[in-house]
Amino acid sequence: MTSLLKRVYTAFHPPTLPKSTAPEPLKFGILGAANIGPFALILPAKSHPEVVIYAVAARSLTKAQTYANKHGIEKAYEGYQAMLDDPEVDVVYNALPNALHYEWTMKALMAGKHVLNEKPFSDTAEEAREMFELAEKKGLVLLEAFHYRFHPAVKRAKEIIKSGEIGAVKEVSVDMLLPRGSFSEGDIRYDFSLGGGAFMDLGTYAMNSIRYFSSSNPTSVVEATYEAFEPKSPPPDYVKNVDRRMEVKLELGDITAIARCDFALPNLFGIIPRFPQINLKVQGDKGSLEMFNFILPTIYHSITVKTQGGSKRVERVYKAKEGKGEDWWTTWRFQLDAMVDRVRGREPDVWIAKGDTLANMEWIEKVYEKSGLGRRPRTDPIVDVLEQGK
Ligand SMILES: NC(=O)C1=CN([C@@H]2O[C@H](COP(=O)(O)OP(=O)(O)OC[C@H]3O[C@@H](n4cnc5c(N)ncnc54)[C@H](OP(=O)(O)O)[C@@H]3O)[C@@H](O)[C@H]2O)C=CC1
Ligand SMILES: O=C1OC[C@@H](O)[C@H](O)[C@H]1O
Repeated sequence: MTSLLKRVYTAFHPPTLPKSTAPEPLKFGILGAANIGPFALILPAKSHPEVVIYAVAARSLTKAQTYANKHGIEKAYEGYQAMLDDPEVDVVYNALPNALHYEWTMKALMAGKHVLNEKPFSDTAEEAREMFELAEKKGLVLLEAFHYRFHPAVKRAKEIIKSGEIGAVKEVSVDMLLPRGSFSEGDIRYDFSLGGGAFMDLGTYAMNSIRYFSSSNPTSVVEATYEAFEPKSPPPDYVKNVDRRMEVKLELGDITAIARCDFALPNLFGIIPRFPQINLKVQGDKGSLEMFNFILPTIYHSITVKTQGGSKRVERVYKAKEGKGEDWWTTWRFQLDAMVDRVRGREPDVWIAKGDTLANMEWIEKVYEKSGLGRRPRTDPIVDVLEQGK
């Protein structure tokens, strides 16, 4: 219990390490005074000697300035392009709503910045491909912020599966269920024009983890059923095109996968609030592996391995036996380490490759098609940007 408290406390109050002088730290700029910024980048940067959070841009200067003051950020910009025009910024963290990932990552790459781009990578697979094409042309690093993949516990779970201990993978199921009240009606996640939807937001993890732990890509979407989000007092012209809940059945060759995503689990018996349920189960022909809380394992997690013979063991991995990291490093801290290594030309231990991101977006699109909600609309190609990038 004491180690848990200490780990969680330090994760969210990390030590501030002195910054390196040679090489000079990389200067990061954040697009959007985003809620996720402190967790995904600002706190992790404190303990990274090679990172300074130098700038933030928001639609309003007051908002950018308030955020900058609160987090000790040197520069605050009004408008996103203004920050991209600052030659001091080396790396951009795109923490804008999903539908703005394409436009602003393209513009950041055009400005010569490396980009850490939030998940889901874009609204469509086509946009994702264009983003990587531009990054490659420009020789810049582009990473989808699938932070959970960088944690040693997730790596360990995959290692157990790959060792053959539970046999050949037959079934994978993922629950990404959040209690009612997790998000307000005005949240970006409920806004179609901003790329909202449970499968866009939570489903992106479900799709990624199913593909990762099964080491396979889907071959078909068998079922995709959803419940639409509806505001309490919808305007007369309200279109129900955002999924509040989505349940999906996939085939990955002879593997079956189920993904359940919900932004607002109803109270039990109408009165008892629910806990978040973030679980993964992999069933093999010789046993099973269950991972509780694979998304934020630093706080607490468990990997339960059961074999046909009746044996059962539980593993918890907060720190890798080899490699970098402390038990209090969050998934985002590990991710930041990999991003910096890549920008510096060092080979990170874990990386989310272009093909991984593209396959994820392709299958998210197919899920939406199957559900009847249809593919999410893409942003018009940024033709000027593409032409200049050639
Ligand atoms: N990796 C992770 O663990 C997590 C990732 N995410 C991802 O990060 C991204 C941001 O999520 P989150 O921080 O929760 O989002 P926020 O609700 O904080 O929104 C992010 C920013 O979007 C900007 N924005 C631009 N246009 C609009 C608009 N029309 N309406 C509303 N906001 C707008 C706002 O910028 P401005 O400051 O300019 O007003 C705001 O600061 C999403 O892609 C999400 O999926 C979210 C949570 C966890
Ligand atoms: O980690 C997360 O958990 C909650 C989600 O809504 C968020 O966008 C996601 O990244």
